[in-house]
Amino acid sequence: MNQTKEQRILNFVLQNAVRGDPCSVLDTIDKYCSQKEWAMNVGDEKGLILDKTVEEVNPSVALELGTYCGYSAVRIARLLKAGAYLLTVEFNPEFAAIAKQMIEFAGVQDKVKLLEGPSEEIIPQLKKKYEVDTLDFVFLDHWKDRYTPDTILLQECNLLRKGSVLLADNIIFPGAPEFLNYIRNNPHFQCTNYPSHLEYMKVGDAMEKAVFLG
Ligand SMILES: O=C(NCCO)c1cc(-c2ccc(F)cc2)cc(O)c1O
Ligand SMILES: [Mg+2]
Repeated sequence: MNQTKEQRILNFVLQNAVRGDPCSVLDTIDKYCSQKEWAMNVGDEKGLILDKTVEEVNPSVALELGTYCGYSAVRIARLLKAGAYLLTVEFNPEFAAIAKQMIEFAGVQDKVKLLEGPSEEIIPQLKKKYEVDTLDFVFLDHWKDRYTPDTILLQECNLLRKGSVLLADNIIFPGAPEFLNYIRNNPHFQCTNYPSHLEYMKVGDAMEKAVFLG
């Protein structure tokens, strides 16, 4: 049976990265996806913006929407303090299966809970089923037309508190114009734009940070 691109990425990591070393996993994915097959990981350039934001927020509870192969889950989890954890949501079961193995190989499995299913179903379960009070940090990197409805849902479910930080990928490419309009015109959010490039390409992209003001 032919392998998928995501299986090829995982195999390259299993054969070339250092087990238990998150940085080596990230570097190995970036090497494969820049030299062999492009893939929609946040990547090394936008990854630095993600790193700086996570370090600034230093979240106890973080949520990621859109796990894909687990690159940004590993990227975020490696920076979390003792006792802090990341919940990451993936709709596609094949991607979730790859990400689970990637997260375990990187050795961050104790800090990451991978939730498989649609974000609109999982978000309303976070408080009761997953014992979340509020979220300190949310990374939006899933279907771009879900950024706005899921941001509204997070507010409706009282999952944001004064100072909660959202960081959204792909503001320019593929783009999330409706989200940008929603969040920048919403008085409950303070927004900052971070120009960058699409992962592994010279194409322009950007990330948008939005701090919830309560
Ligand atoms: O759809 C995306 N993510 C959700 C997946 O469940 C996504 C897509 C792209 C991309 C695709 C096709 C292209 F030509 C250029 C970019 C990039 C990204 O960073 C992304 O996060
Ligand atoms: Mg993305």
